[in-house]
Amino acid sequence: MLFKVEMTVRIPHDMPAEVVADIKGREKAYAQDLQQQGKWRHLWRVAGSYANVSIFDVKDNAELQDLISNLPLFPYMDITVAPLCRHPSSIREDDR
Ligand SMILES: O=C(O)C[C@H]1C=CC(=O)O1
Repeated sequence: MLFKVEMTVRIPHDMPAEVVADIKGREKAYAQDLQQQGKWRHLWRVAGSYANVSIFDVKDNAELQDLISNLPLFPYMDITVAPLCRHPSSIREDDR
């Protein structure tokens, strides 16, 4: 199942820099592992903001919830999710 996930990062301004760096380091490793697995299919920065638009390819809603809630930045992000389905005009055979 494909989902569009939009994440806006809101790190508290008073969080110590070394704590922020640690969280961001773990977030990057986690995000790159999920991309390697094919579960985080697209990851795009939204220009001019500390936000991303992502496409996840997961088994079901429960897997998406599990993956997202384990993001190290999860406590510091506003997240919206929208389910996707194949567009009838799509030429991409792997979109389903
Ligand atoms: O920077 C972000 O958009 C937040 C988050 C998503 C992937 C990642 O490495 O950090």
